[in-house]
Amino acid sequence: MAAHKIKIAARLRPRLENELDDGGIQITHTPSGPSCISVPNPRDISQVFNFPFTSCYDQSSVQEDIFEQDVRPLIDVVYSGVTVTIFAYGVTSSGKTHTMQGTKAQPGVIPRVVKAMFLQKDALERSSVELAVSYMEIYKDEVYDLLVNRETAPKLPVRENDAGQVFVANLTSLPLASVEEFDTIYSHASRHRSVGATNLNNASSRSHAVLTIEVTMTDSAAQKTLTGKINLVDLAGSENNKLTGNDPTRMAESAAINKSLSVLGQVVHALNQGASRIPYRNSKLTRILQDALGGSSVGLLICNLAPGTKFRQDTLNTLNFAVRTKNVENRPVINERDNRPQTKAHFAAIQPPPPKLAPAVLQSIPIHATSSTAATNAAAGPSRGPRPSRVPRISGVGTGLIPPLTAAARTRSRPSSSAAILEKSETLVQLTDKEIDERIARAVEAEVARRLKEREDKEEQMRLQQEKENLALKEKQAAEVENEKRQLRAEHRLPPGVLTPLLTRHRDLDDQLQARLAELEEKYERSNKELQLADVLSPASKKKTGRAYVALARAHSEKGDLQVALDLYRRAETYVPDNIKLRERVLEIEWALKNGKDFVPSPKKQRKPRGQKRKVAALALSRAREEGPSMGSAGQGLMGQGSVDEVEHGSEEEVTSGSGLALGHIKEEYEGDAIVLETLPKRSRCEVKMEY
Ligand SMILES: Nc1ncnc2c1ncn2[C@@H]1O[C@H](COP(=O)(O)OP(=O)(O)OP(=O)(O)O)[C@@H](O)[C@H]1O
Repeated sequence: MAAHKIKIAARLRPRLENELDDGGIQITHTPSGPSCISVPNPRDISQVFNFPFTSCYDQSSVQEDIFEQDVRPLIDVVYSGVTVTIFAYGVTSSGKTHTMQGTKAQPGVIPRVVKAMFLQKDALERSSVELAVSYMEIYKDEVYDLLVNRETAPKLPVRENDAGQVFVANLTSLPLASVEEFDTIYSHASRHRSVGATNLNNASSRSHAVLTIEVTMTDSAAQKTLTGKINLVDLAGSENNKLTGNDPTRMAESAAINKSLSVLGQVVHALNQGASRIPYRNSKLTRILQDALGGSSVGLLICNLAPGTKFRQDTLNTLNFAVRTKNVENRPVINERDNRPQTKAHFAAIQPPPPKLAPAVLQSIPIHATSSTAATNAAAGPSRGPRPSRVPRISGVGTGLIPPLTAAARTRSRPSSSAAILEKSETLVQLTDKEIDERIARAVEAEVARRLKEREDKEEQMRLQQEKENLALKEKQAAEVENEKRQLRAEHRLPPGVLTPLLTRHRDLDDQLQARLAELEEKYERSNKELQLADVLSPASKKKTGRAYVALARAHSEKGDLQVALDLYRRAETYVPDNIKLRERVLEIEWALKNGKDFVPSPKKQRKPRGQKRKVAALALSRAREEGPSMGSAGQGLMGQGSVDEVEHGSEEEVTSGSGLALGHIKEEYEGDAIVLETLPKRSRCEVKMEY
């Protein structure tokens, strides 16, 4: 929230007649920087205190200077709906009243402000602009209305509304139609102000006077009302009773003045310290000026200085107060009121509009627009926070000596739209209670519906926004992942051509593997087939079958047909898998085939004489028969020994035991040749010694 420090302007009045001025107070101006007031220490004139301020007016300055430089810019602020407070501070007879009120020849801030306010009003094209004035004094810590008969004027209470705004109850507020009208009112009211003669000032103010010009701007189209105010405060001067020579009455006044000014100093000090409690309530003056000191108004403090040597210490006190005050920050707000039909308070959904910050016009006025810190603002306490836009209208109740403006005069001052508002209110008066209730209910319903719709729209917007953000996030993440992948690929990419030999080799290996696999499959199928066949044969038949294959294989190998021989040897292996010699033969032929070498089979062993063999076999067989079923394996072994002849390739012959018994037939065709082997009718062990 934008904060504005109170602006300080220091004005040194000219030397008065019979006044001793040593010329010790000096004001220097620098073109680019701030002006500076130099004041010698009354106790040690060799010591000089310097006070830099942005606005310093020396003895030659005139009323117009201070108005044009420091006050006129604030008129725009008032018309933007902000409260402005200008107060003149200084020791008695330092020129506060002269500065604020002035004379007919040299009008001060107050008449110039009123004139400027009317000029501004005429320049505006708003539907309704109304000016009003109120004027009060704080005399011995009591508030009196200066627009009513002073003799019978009651003490007015200072109150605070729910929004924390301090106001003087029952204070008269008179509408102003023209500058002339104001002059009349003001001159009458000023006569009522408590003024008394002291040794230092023939017309010394014995009270603090607060004149307020309020401007109310109603925009009938927008149904809004802006209220700007300017408080023009002429403080009573601090007094040194030794110098003022006050009588008991003046002493009492002086005590009250000094006390209230002391509280003012305490408030400023507390604000500077960031105290949790600001002693606004310790005097009526500070309560009424609460809004100007750390509140929501824009402030200008005019420090009036007297050049006389007898005021030197008071001058220093005034300047020290100014230094402390210039650090006080206010938070101006726009006092705006919504004139649309208001909803009932119990509708929780309906919130009062937040206070608006002062407009850009505040930025343009030459006040200390410093960058206030949140910490400072927080420390300032809740009572100095922004105020709601509702501004209580100070009550106009009171019987003023000044007669109120005539109805005709008021009508003249109001534009036609104002009349339209009146007509509207009159129309409402003619409605029955039921009709009014219905209208209010409809308005409330419409308002609630509108706000609900607003909320829904807002939620929908937020949802869409969220979705959009989520989508964007996902896309971003996906893009990042893709990017990472791309980078990884780029990092691991091989130069072109590196893989070609590997792939070629791989293809060759693949071909070899395929061929080997086909071979193995074929072998497996064949072996499987052979094994199935072998399973049904008796061991003796297996041996015989094996021998038959061996014989065929041998025949082929002798012919040089190694592949066929190898195939036949393998088949023979199926029937006699444990035969090592057969295994060796297979390996030898495989090696020969693979390496393109010739295979020279080992010479066939000479067979024993046939008769002897048969004789042995017949002997063994007869012995087995004699032993019958009790014959052991040895007998069975004898029975089959030497009983299987090598089968000639392409022949079909009956395989018999040594005793001439038929052993059964197995017939298999091989490349057009057929071998027939017969199974034994009875299972018996038969050992066959095979030669290859
Ligand atoms: N700038 C000025 N030029 C000429 N005369 C001035 C100026 N300022 C003040 N004076 C005169 O000085 C005298 C005291 O001024 P004024 O009454 O304004 O003082 P004050 O601060 O209001 O005093 P008090 O606090 O007692 O009311 C008056 O006679 C006034 O005309």
